Amino acid sequence: MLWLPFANFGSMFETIKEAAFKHSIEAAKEDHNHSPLSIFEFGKELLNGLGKFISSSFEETEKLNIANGLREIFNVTTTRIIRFTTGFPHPPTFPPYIPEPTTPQPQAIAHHKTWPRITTTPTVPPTTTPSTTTATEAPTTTLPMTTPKTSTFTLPTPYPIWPTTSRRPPITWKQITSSNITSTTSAPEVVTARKWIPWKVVTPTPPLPTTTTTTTTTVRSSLTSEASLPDYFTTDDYEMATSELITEASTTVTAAIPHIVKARKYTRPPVSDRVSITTPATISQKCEICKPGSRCNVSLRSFETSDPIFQYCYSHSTMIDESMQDLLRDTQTSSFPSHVTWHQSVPPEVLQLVQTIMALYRPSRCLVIGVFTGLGLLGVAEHVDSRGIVVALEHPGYAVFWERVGQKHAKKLTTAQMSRIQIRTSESIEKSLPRLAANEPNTFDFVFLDDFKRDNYLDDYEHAIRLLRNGGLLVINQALNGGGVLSGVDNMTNEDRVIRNMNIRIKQDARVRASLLPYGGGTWIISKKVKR
Ligand SMILES: C[S@@+](CC[C@H](N)C(=O)[O-])C[C@H]1O[C@@H](n2cnc3c(N)ncnc32)[C@H](O)[C@@H]1O
Repeated sequence: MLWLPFANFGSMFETIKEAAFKHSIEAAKEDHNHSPLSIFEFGKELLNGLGKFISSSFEETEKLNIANGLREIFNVTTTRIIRFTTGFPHPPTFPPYIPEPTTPQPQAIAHHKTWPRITTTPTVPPTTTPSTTTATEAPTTTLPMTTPKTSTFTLPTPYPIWPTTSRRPPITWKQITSSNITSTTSAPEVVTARKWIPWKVVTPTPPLPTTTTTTTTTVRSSLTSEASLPDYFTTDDYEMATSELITEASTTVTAAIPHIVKARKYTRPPVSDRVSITTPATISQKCEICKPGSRCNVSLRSFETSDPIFQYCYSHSTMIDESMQDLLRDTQTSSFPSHVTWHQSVPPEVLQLVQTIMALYRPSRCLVIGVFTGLGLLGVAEHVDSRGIVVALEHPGYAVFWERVGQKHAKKLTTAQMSRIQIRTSESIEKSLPRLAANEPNTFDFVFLDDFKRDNYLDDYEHAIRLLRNGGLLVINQALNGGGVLSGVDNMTNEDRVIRNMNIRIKQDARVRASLLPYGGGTWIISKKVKR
């Protein structure tokens, strides 16, 4: 028997060889008259020769390239290590999010009046035994990130994801920004840099007189000019139109109807009133949560709200499944560079909403814009149709969070689910998104827009709409930007401004039906109209 050096091509060759020659060897043993140059011998020589040739003709690097090529063909998920040229200047000091011990789960209450025979025993709340977890630094051989050596902290079991506290969880703002914080070896002390403003009950004020002024007419005419802009226009065009609209509308404060006090027959308010209500100038005077002259700042997401209505709604919604909870926990307890926080992750209630919607119509072709540690991506991949795909776009410099945190959770998906994911991280979203929109318009059933809110976020919206097929669905996360979009123009951050402009654009966009839900950080549910 002739064994030539196939070993460097792994057990695959061995298996093929064995399968191919077993029969011939057995046959040759039995038949002594069998010619040594039988068809089996010939095949054996041929394959051995081929193996020898491959072994000797390729350099190690070429073999690696072939292996990489094969991996690309069979599994497009990138495993490329991103090397930072500058590195992150500060050691990540962000401590893990440690929610307070869980409050009892909602309990069913017996309905004695209507059904006297049914008695329900209240559910015993699960006991929470604190367990100690040790988070050790992830391997950082290829990254110049410095991470805390080892931090030990206590996680309640089960670890609560939904809000279970009556006050805001410890968000240690000072620790994020301060450069002299060193890593902790015990449960981090809560440093409250900002005074927590409790949620205020907004008492509706009586409606202001609805006088139609000359200025109102001006607003309407500026709106008409905005609406007559071409179907797709640049951010600059839109910003110009919007700023014109704001300047003019801000003078119509007295013409607004700020609140509807009593329920009455719904009639759509005239355009001028609707514009007045949404202008920052009006809202900054009416907002009762924010201090005049400062940026509006409200926290609605499950892990930060103290509002009982929001807590009630979130805690009565279906929880994301165990594997998604694991990934969220991992994200919360991972070390990030100082300019990144786990709060960038999609909140669980929004992911849960996305999954509920996806379960209704099983989209086939999905697009996730902005990956971070991959919570949204893997949540979508779990619910995409069995014949579908999920394309995900991420900036190359930020792919590291997926590689370090998300990728190991992706292994919990089935092979079929994994094979549906295509992550594109070779270029920035500013480049990859327009390219995709130009190449594959009207082809996606579902788009989840959740990337960094840059100056050109309005463009991202336009590209997302272009990519959607008629009747497709777009979900946009964090559309209130922590309440910033309600601030007066002077107190807005750049991010507030771009998101507010996008919100106005969506409201005016005749191609879509859209609902902005005060859920999570503000969630747009947008359906692209079917052309008739
Ligand atoms: C809100 S996070 C995305 C969260 C993600 N969808 C999830 O499911 O957890 C925003 C994303 O925008 C990405 N991003 C893209 N371009 C960026 C840029 N120029 N600066 C910062 N972040 C950027 C970040 O990497 C981050 O993943």
